[in-house]
Amino acid sequence: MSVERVAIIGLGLLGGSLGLAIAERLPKIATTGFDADPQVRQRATERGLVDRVCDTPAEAVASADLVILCVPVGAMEAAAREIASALPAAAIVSDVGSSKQSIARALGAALPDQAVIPAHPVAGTERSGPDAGFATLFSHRWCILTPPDGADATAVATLTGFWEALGAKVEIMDPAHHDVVLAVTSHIPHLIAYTIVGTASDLEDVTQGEVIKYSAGGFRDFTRIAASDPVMWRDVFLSNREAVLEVLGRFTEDLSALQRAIRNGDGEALFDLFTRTRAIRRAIIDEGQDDARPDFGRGDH
Ligand SMILES: NC(=O)C1=CN([C@@H]2O[C@H](COP(=O)(O)OP(=O)(O)OC[C@H]3O[C@@H](n4cnc5c(N)ncnc54)[C@H](O)[C@@H]3O)[C@@H](O)[C@H]2O)C=CC1
Ligand SMILES: O=C(O)C(=O)Cc1ccc(O)cc1
Repeated sequence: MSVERVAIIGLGLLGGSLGLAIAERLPKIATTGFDADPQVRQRATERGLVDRVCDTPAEAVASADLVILCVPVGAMEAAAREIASALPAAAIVSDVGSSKQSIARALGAALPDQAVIPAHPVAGTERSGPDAGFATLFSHRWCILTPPDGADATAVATLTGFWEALGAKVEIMDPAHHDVVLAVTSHIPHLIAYTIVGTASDLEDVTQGEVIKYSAGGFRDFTRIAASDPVMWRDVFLSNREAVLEVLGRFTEDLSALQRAIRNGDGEALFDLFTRTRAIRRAIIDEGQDDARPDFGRGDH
């Protein structure tokens, strides 16, 4: 099945980037969009994030053959209910949410008769909103599809082809497995960044402003991640609670072991861990998964 009309619900970083990427790489596709925030609709119109910004969600999806929900995880179900009665029967509904099990449940309940194929492009930045989007966000990035059991194979193939045409690499994954993997690689790292930046800020009384003044590269990298959108990340942690708590338990144990090594002066344990983690970084770079953008990670884009 070929995609001719895509509707994007939510025109922030992900929705805006999707609209721009389609315009650049799949210019024959007509795009419509809706955002619940009128100011976002205004900016989306000014930036040309989609071909037509609509005043209602129903209008945006009325003739779409693919609808992609790009709203915070906690708003997915409401967004799905808002389009339910206007969706063409043959339209595929997908999303870009950062956790997958809770979204699968929510979309399945809101759209029981629709082909729903949840997805997660593992591509983003700490920025949000309609001014943050850019056309190359998904280039050479993974997009993980988590089709439910018995999902329509044609719909999965169509969505796979769509994301590949935008430059992404597609992987099919079980939703529960996705949530554990992303808890390890994305959700807990964000939690750690939020924690260390919060702790450093709480310690400002003791350090008298020196945290900010002397913030070196490592701390700056954490502040970039900790600047990520509060609504989005609140929803990620609430929706992926089980996997996050499971991985956090393991992380806390490993942190305690490090604490013990430092207290005991066990340099060998510290050296062994740091050697192992350095090799992991090298492996990621060799696989070409680090970001090629020169300013990435410096918090100034
Ligand atoms: N920010 C990132 O780096 C990444 C985010 N994601 C996921 O993408 C989704 C969107 O995130 P961002 O684009 O970063 O957020 P964003 O905050 O930039 O954009 C979300 C937009 O959704 C709109 N919205 C909220 N409820 C709505 C509703 N019921 N109907 C219509 N519009 C509604 C908001 O007004 C906002 O403009 C989230 O589910 C997030 O987990 C996935 C990969 C990366
Ligand atoms: O900016 C960063 O470092 C990110 O980690 C971006 C990101 C955030 C959330 C996702 O679900 C996927 C990617």
